[in-house]
Amino acid sequence: MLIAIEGIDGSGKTTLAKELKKWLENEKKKKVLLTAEPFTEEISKLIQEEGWKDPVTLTLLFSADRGVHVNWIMKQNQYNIIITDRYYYSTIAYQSAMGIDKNWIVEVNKFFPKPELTLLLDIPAEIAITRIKKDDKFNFKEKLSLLQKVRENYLEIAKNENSIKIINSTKTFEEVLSEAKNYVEELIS
Ligand SMILES: Nc1ncnc2c1ncn2[C@@H]1O[C@H](COP(=O)(O)OP(=O)(O)O)[C@@H](O)[C@H]1O
Ligand SMILES: Cc1cn([C@H]2C[C@H](O)[C@@H](COP(=O)(O)OP(=O)(O)O)O2)c(=O)[nH]c1=O
Repeated sequence: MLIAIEGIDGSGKTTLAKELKKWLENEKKKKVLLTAEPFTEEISKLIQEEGWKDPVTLTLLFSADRGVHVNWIMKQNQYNIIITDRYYYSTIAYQSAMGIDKNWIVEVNKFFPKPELTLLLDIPAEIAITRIKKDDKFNFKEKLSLLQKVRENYLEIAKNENSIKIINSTKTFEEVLSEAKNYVEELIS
């Protein structure tokens, strides 16, 4: 079972993913694999070096990285649940905010398995930015207007996709976690 966590930078994805894993292992006795995108060191390096200057290359690099990631996930047979911190909705939301045609991004990513559940942490970019650490390794400089557009794109995608559940991430982390647990509980019970 594949669960994706999505949202703009600083929305709380990494924190939530870790806590969900702990809860699923300790309370629900599940074997959980926690993973994240971008996945491969080699492609992350290319993204840092040149991809971010060019949204077409960036789309292809993130999607190629996903191909490697999915092939790796397919071999991890010992787990009941796989939680990924970012998945193809990131490419759709971010790279279309950079001007790339959404349908083309969907087409490039259509071979990858669809998550049974996607938790979308929704938060205004102004608030998320105050939570982001300074060590941004991707040179995006956390541009406010870009993240605002990315947030809108995520909400637009969620409108047409029932498996994406929106969680208001301006709430306390306890509230966010509790809502997330409810959605996961529905899925596994
Ligand atoms: N609901 C919340 N309220 C306040 N701060 C939060 C909340 N969720 C996460 N944080 C904090 O915000 C920062 C960014 O969270 P992180 O999980 O790294 O986000 P992301 O992985 O989406 O970039 C961290 O310092 C984290 O402790
Ligand atoms: C996976 C993915 C990430 N990104 C961006 C989002 C982030 O700004 C950056 C790095 O992702 P990540 O390390 O997950 O950043 P954060 O933890 O701050 O959310 O790459 C894309 O633009 N497209 C994608 O397909």
